[in-house]
Amino acid sequence: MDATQAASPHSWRSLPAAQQPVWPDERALATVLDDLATAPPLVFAGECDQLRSRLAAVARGEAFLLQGGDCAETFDAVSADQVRDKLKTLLQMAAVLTYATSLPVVKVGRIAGQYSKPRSGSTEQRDGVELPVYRGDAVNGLDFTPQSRTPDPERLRRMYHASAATLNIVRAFTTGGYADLRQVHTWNQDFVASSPIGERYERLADEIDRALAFLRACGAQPGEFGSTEFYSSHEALILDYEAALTRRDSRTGDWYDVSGHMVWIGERTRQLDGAHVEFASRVRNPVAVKLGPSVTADEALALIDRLDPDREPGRLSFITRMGAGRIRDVLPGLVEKVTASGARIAWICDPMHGNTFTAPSGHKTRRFDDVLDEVRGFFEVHRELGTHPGGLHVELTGEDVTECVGGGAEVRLDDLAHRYESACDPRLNRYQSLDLAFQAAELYQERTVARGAVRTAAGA
Ligand SMILES: O=C[C@H](O)[C@H](O)COP(=O)(O)O
Ligand SMILES: C=C(OP(=O)(O)O)C(=O)O
Repeated sequence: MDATQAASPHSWRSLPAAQQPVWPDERALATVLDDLATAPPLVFAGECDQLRSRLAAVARGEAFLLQGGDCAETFDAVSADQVRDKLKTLLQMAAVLTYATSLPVVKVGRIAGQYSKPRSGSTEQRDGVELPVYRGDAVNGLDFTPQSRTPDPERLRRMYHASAATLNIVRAFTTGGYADLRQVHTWNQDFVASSPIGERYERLADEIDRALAFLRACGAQPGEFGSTEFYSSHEALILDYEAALTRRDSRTGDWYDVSGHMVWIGERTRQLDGAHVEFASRVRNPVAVKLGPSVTADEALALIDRLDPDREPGRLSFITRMGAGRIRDVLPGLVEKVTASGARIAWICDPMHGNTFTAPSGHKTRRFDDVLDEVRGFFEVHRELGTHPGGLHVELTGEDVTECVGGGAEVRLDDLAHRYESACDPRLNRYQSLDLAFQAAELYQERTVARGAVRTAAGA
């Protein structure tokens, strides 16, 4: 590695990079990457800084993160309706969480870039035929044919354009009036409205309306509720793409990955001596690392040294995805040691990825009860340790899909085939997402009551 490369976002190139596609045509790849390297940024460095400061509030216990969206975005699904429905779900969940926690909720989508997937195996077999596994629309197609499954670098160009179009829609919705808190009822005007969870939401929206009327009567300006901050995030998996979209900030000379506001490193690519950690260490975006049940406290501390050497709150978040059965065993030691080290990390719970199983019908699914139990375990651990349960990271959609079982409007194992549309892992549907938000809000309130009780006892 020469000196220029070492100081640049290309230093990862000399290290082993897990989960990278095998592109059949290197020259075609180089042409696409050259084009992307001169393409306009999708997000701006200043926006990434703003998100870092919001996440610093999460790390300090002064805000809550809600991060959610598809497991795998697809090019065909880029439409205003589909983006609006996902946003609507996140806005409703955020309203529930804000009202219950009395904390600002930082809203981050798994959106506008979540087009690549790490996989357990590199091939898939069907009826004796073996083909490369689907790695997300950024790499190959879902159809089980040799042509579709062959990695095609032109897809990286499509990823960039699909991300740009999605961000454009997101920006229009979040600043153009749709995310105005006074629309809190409008977000509920569709299939969820008549469900028990929709009715529960409606009652909360009435309370929010009354609170807003009160604030207006006190002189608050309507404009203060008119738009919302919303940020994009995705797994920084395909490093050729991420590096091509990395730019030096003219203000500071620092490197930013301008493909999304926040990027994360997955459970399968977080090797300390690997390319993904090296890449993330070179960019100034807020970054996160997924931590599964096999992680050790020493690994977590080493990740902090690599990715947050200055111990800057908001720079690094840990997204734990332990599984409902493991979280109460694994998380306490991790949080204790990290806290004792003095690092201010935002702790986020991903209750999806540790709770996947295959249904008799062959569908990958998750039980809502397991998802909820992992969230409950997350809150319990943080309550016992006196640390802040910083937020939730959820795979969800605004559609009425049947991919996870249980929750809000009961989906049974037999129902999975009705509307199973995920290109990869199962997502919570709208009812299940809202149900989760209400239950997480209750868990947060229990924690606040418990802390209040401790304070009262101490003061007595
Ligand atoms: O979304 C996450 C991963 O890509 C996924 O869980 C891996 O799934 P696989 O085990 O089907 O490859
Ligand atoms: C693959 C993912 O998660 P993990 O790395 O935790 O398995 C994901 O969030 O899409």
